[in-house]
Amino acid sequence: MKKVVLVTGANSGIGLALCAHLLSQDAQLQLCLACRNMQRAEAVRQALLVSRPRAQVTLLHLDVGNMHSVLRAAEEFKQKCNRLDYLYLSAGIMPNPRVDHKAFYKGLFSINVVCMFATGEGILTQEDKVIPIGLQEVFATNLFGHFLLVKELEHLLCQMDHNSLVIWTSSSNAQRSAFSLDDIQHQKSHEPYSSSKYGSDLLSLALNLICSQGLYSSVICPGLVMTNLTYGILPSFFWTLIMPIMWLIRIFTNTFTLSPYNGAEALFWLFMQKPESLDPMAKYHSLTSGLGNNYTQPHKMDNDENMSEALYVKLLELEDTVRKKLRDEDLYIKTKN
Ligand SMILES: NC(=O)C1=CN([C@@H]2O[C@H](COP(=O)(O)OP(=O)(O)OC[C@H]3O[C@@H](n4cnc5c(N)ncnc54)[C@H](OP(=O)(O)O)[C@@H]3O)[C@@H](O)[C@H]2O)C=CC1
Ligand SMILES: CC(C)CCC[C@@H](C)[C@H]1CC[C@H]2C3=C(CC[C@]12C)[C@@]1(C)CCC(=O)[C@@H](C)[C@@H]1CC3
Repeated sequence: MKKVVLVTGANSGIGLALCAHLLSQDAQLQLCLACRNMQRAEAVRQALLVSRPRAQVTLLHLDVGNMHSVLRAAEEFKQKCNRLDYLYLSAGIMPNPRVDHKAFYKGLFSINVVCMFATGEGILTQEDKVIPIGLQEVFATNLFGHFLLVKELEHLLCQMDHNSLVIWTSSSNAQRSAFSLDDIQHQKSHEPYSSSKYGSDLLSLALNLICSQGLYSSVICPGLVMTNLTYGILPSFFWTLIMPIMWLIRIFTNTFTLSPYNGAEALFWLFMQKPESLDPMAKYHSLTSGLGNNYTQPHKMDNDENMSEALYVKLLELEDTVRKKLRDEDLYIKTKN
């Protein structure tokens, strides 16, 4: 049976590297690239087909930060495919990132220096905004849109005859201290990225606990990778300039995977595993040794079942509110026409 794989954020960075890797491994694969920019998506599809001309690569228009688009994309996917084996949730944003230079230099001379380079903890903040539906943009894109997509595709994911796996691209920047159940959208502070990624860790655990038979969920961390996301933190020429320093740092922290191919290691590793053999409490890290060898290692996540179930309940409540808003908007448009 051909495996069906859906990848969000497939047109660049880690998502794209994963797609290329998957196709090189399994030519029989049915791969669906879910992207918000169809021109970029088509260019990527053509590029992937150059090395695998007979591969089955389709496109799906999905803006994961727009809930109308999520519902439409899920509907379109269900019409096209009657099976889904792997759902890779790789789309993500970190808008207006700011490096706290004072904290960075302080961290350089502290005993936590390796941890600082591995997680970026305490030195990175972002400026978030509210999108038209009334949600915080980072929360909507990195967490809620994906949650809604999983809910919409639940019937395809929960099948009796085979297991399927949802894979969240989280981060080692996901900190419990940045997340609050009373402020799941992170309206009140300046680490929405960390909060949304911690939320995805919790949600993955909740899916394993709550969802029906056949559906499994896992979380990965790609390490620090040079992509459009990191070029938003510091310009690409600066990263290129300090590349030798980063290769040096890699000797002390194997989390500097640096290339999208290396960063996608854990995503690809999960594709090779049986979903039922995975640990729901583990985050699977892509790691690269000082000599440049890639491997995947599980690390216990800093979360608990009660908190993850509480987040799941809050997300279900928010889902109701959002669906009602979407229906009202549809009704308004219909009556206006
Ligand atoms: N780079 C790193 O060091 C790390 C990255 N990550 C995570 O890895 C994932 C991939 O990021 P990375 O490859 O680094 O960065 P990129 O910016 O290269 O990739 C992000 C992808 O997400 C897509 N995307 C963003 N917003 C939306 C949206 N609203 N709807 C649909 N697609 C969207 C982008 O599409 P478009 O091209 O249209 O913008 C792009 O394809 C993210 O979740 C990120 O948080 C985690 C840890 C470290
Ligand atoms: C000489 C140095 C390499 C200068 C760079 C300092 C910082 C800008 C980086 C040090 C650790 C980095 C890091 C991230 C961003 C850039 C740094 C803070 C992330 C937070 C990027 C996104 C993620 O999801 C994390 C896994 C990264 C962790 C490390």
